[in-house]
Amino acid sequence: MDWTTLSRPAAVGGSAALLILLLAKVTYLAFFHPLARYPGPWIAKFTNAYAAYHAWKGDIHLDMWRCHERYGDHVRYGPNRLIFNTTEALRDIYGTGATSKVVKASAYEPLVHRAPNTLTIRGGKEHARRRRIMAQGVSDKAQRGYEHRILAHITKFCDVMFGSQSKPETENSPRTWSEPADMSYWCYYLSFDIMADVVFGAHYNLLQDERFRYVVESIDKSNVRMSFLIQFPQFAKLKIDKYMFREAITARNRFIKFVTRIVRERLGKATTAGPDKINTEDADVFANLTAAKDPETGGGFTLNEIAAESTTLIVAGADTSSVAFGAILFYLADNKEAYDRAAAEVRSKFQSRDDIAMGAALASCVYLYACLNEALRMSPPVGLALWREVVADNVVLDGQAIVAGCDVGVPLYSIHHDPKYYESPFEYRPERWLVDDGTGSVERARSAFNPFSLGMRSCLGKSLATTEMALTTAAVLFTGDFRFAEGEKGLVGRGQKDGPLGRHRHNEYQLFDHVTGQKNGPFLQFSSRPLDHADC
Ligand code: HEM
Repeated sequence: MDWTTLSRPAAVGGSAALLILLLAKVTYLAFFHPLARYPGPWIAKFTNAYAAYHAWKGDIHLDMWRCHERYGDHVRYGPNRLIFNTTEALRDIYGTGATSKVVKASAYEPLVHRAPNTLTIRGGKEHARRRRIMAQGVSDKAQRGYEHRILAHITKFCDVMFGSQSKPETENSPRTWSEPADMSYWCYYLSFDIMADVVFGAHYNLLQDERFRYVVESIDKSNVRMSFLIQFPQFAKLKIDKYMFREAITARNRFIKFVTRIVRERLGKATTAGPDKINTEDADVFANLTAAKDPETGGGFTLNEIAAESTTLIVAGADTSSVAFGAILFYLADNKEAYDRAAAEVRSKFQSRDDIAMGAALASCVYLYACLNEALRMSPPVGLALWREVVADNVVLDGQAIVAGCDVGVPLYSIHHDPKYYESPFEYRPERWLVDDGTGSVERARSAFNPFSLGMRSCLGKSLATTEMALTTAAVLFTGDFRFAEGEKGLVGRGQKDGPLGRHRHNEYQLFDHVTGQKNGPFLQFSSRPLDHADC
């Protein structure tokens, strides 16, 4: 339409009509919308831009926590969105029984590349079919076949971290420490190397070779845009994000090119494992998935499905695990008592580093596992609300009747820091997982703990990730000691006393939530133990 040809009265009339429509919408959202009775940030009643802004800034997990602190357990966090902060809501939204009435929100669409996969598919039979097959690729049995791959990368990690500069004290010379290393990168290189090997049998060796290190930065950069679009799906439909997030789009394209290459290379090797090869030492996840059959229908994945699902595993598994490693090391370095106890436990259970493997000795390191849990509670790699859409009318969630079309979720970071479930929630206390205070505190803590989410859409890699974390932490503590770097570098990753609310805690490992958490530091130095103890 050529607006210049409009008469003045028509233009005024048109503008007035638009204004009235806008006012009507604003009035509806503020006073008559089914979520109007819930408190929350004023601007969030009218637009998802509020959430998108915090996603872009990387503090959406903190903002959701601040909102629960200020407004209570039920907070309106968007025109159609409600966040909850109770274990009842966790059960009702994510628990297995809820899945027919509450499915993954359409907000996940920006994550879809070509076709939905197990992570992004909304729900229903197709999701259940994929999950049944995928589960065989990451089962406990399959993991035993991957263990030697995982251990090889952990050994390399220890070799690089402890290096030649770090030496134990001798009669003639004092103990020496390695140069400060930024663990936000090194943990990422380790977790990526593990995932590429476990899933595709590929060796990119980020730990020792710089060539492919751009890949992990590409994932992080791309996630900034993704997190914005997940919070503001309407924006995605306008397709103007390409002007706002040029760098993120370039990063995503680079990553896609890289994984296309991995898949092509993997397809070039023997692709079908054959029933006799499933879960053997040679098998990677890719091979196991080619042989896996859905126990209900007898069908398997097509090659295209295997390629797409394997790629998802790398993305879902590498950055989350790297954040977890970073957090575990940060909190151990920051808490001497816990450090000493975890180190003593590991050093008493194994004779040499080569003995560290999955099995009874590792499982008996209960304090070590408590340290892992506590790090995941304090700084969960996924900290925001994982949106689920209500698809039937008046579904009751935590006592609230919610109409169809609303998105709901429980922010992980908020519930992990709620004093209803955790006494002194901002203190790192591994003991809270082991010693009951006489009021059921351990059970309460477990009931709200969900770093891997819950139910049918919970993390498929939970067991694999836990194994990786336990093996890595045990190997590092066995090999030697680590500490924060001295000076300014030693402060990287911490909150700052004069920072905004939520960023002000000196003893908290700060994450920047963009789909998954991103991190800086900690900068650590490593020093080996005497050779007769550490088999390094
Ligand atoms: C510490 C490490 C990890 C954490 C904290 C973590 C956390 C999560 C969370 C919170 C979800 C739910 C996401 C949502 O609802 O949108 C999830 C899903 C998923 N994760 Fe993980 N994850 C980790 C490691 C891994 C690893 C190593 C793998 C692969 C081997 C993996 C594969 C998946 C898959 C496939 C899903 C989708 C499951 C479904 O929708 O049915 N994750 N993860």
